[in-house]
Amino acid sequence: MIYLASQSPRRCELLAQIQVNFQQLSVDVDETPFLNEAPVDYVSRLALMKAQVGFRQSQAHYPVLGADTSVICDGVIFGKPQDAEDAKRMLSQLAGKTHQVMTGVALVSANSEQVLVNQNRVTFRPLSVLEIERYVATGEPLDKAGSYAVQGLASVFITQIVGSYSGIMGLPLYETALLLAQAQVPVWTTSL
Ligand SMILES: Cc1cn([C@H]2C[C@H](O)[C@@H](COP(=O)(O)OP(=O)(O)OP(=O)(O)O)O2)c(=O)[nH]c1=O
Repeated sequence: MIYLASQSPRRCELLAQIQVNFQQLSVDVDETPFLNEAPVDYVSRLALMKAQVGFRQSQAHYPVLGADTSVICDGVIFGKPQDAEDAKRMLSQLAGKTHQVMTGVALVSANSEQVLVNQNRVTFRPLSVLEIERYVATGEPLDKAGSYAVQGLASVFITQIVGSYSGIMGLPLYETALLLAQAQVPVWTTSL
């Protein structure tokens, strides 16, 4: 059994997909990037912080998993949009270009703290102003890093992915399984 320090329904769905026995834990951390913080450092710091705060909160009974996803476009970190206007601005930046998606995943237990970063490249076809407006009006972008969901309506905008679908969606399952194996937490492959 582990705790997942996350409010994200996508992370729950992905962790359940590999048959991990877990309970959700609610943690609150300041997600403001440091000045000039490199994206890889930012997502690993946030993932670790979520897991550490969760571990303290849970009174150290079980290992705690935390994750953080950011979209990086032209060197700028895009988190979740502030509002619909912010989502439109991000989507018009992503249109017709390739950007990066990074997810940090961390596991904290009594005797160890491990973090891995999963990195991907995603290419969007060009988008019209109307498409961006219609997409934002669906509400899908509002709680997603970079203002889109690979697993949702935005799938029709994506021409190419280089990397891991689960990592883009918010929890890279290859890296997660590695961390869980190190901590002797069972996933579906453990009994093979
Ligand atoms: C790029 C992308 C992100 N996302 C989501 C995953 C995350 O929920 C969210 C990124 O924001 P995060 O700040 O990483 O996570 P969160 O605030 O939703 O959840 P928590 O901190 O409680 O774990 O964006 C998708 O669902 N699909 C995508 O294609």
